[in-house]
Amino acid sequence: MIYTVTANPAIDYVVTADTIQLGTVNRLNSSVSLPGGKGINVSRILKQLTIETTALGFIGGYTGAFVKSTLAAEDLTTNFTEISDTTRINVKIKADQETEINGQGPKVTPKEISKFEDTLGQLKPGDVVVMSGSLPPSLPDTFYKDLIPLIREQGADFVIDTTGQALLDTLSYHPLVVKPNHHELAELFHVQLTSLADIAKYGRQLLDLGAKNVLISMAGDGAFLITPTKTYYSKAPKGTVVNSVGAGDSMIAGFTGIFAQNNDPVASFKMGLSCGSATAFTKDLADRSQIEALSTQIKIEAFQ
Ligand SMILES: Nc1ncnc2c1ncn2[C@@H]1O[C@H](COP(=O)(O)OP(=O)(O)O)[C@@H](O)[C@H]1O
Ligand SMILES: O=P(O)(O)OC[C@H]1O[C@](O)(COP(=O)(O)O)[C@@H](O)[C@@H]1O
Repeated sequence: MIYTVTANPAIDYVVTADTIQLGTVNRLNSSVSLPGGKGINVSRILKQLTIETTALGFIGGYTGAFVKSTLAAEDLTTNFTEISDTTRINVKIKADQETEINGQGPKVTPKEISKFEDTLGQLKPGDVVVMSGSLPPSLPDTFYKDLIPLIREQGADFVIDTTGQALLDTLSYHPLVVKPNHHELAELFHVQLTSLADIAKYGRQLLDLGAKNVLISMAGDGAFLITPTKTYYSKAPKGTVVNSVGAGDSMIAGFTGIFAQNNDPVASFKMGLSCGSATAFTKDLADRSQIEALSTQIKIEAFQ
């Protein structure tokens, strides 16, 4: 079973407009509300791949009720911890440029945190816990890191998708995979990355610091997979980008889902790329047929 932890779920309110001008009234061409938050996105893609998953996290209020009922309609298994405050709304504007306005998130009380920790008591050896996305302001910065001993005690593995020091702090616990994009990688090491060779070199440092596998995504410019024995590169499939929200989460879902089944990092990378790009080329997250249609385009090469 792959459990996802979304500490800060959201409604993703995706709107399109020809142009957006600050300081004036803007009229939209379209709008849609989607269940959002990084772990939830991972679970939704796993469901498309018919890989068993349960979404965990904190949920509350009328927005939380929307997220829960939308996921239930997709037949997605959830075991959220109910909170008394209200789940956030994130606004994703698709105009001449893509702009995101993400809420801070609700207050989570110590009692709600301990109820959530109880939901992790059901883990079994071989399970994987994917922890991703921002933390609501009332949770400590170490929230994800503090869950790792609990996960490990039960023989389960973990994947973490976060950035900066919070990511570095978890590497010595050996996450199954980490996936910074190339901008996040540059920020982690306070460097400018100007060539593919540089990106691969700094990506490998995450492996040296403890990650079992490293993905470095570069949106339309392809991605790296770095394993203990080899570095691989693939171009991104070609297509028209419609809404790239959730592309990174889709990549993590594809990689983790296949890796949990067969431990094959290259097959997992291929699925990760197919899921990421299929999501970038569609309004919501991709469905299974869109993912399968892209997989024939992907050519993975050994890098140097
Ligand atoms: N413009 C794009 N064209 C093709 N694939 C894309 C595009 N943007 C994202 N993807 C796919 O989604 C994956 C993750 O996207 P990326 O933007 O790098 O992640 P994040 O959202 O975490 O920053 C990429 O490796 C790629 O497979
Ligand atoms: O595009 P990505 O990185 O895969 O993540 C998209 C998801 O992350 C969010 O932008 C939330 O991100 P944060 O938790 O970091 O605020 C959601 O609104 C969205 O569903």
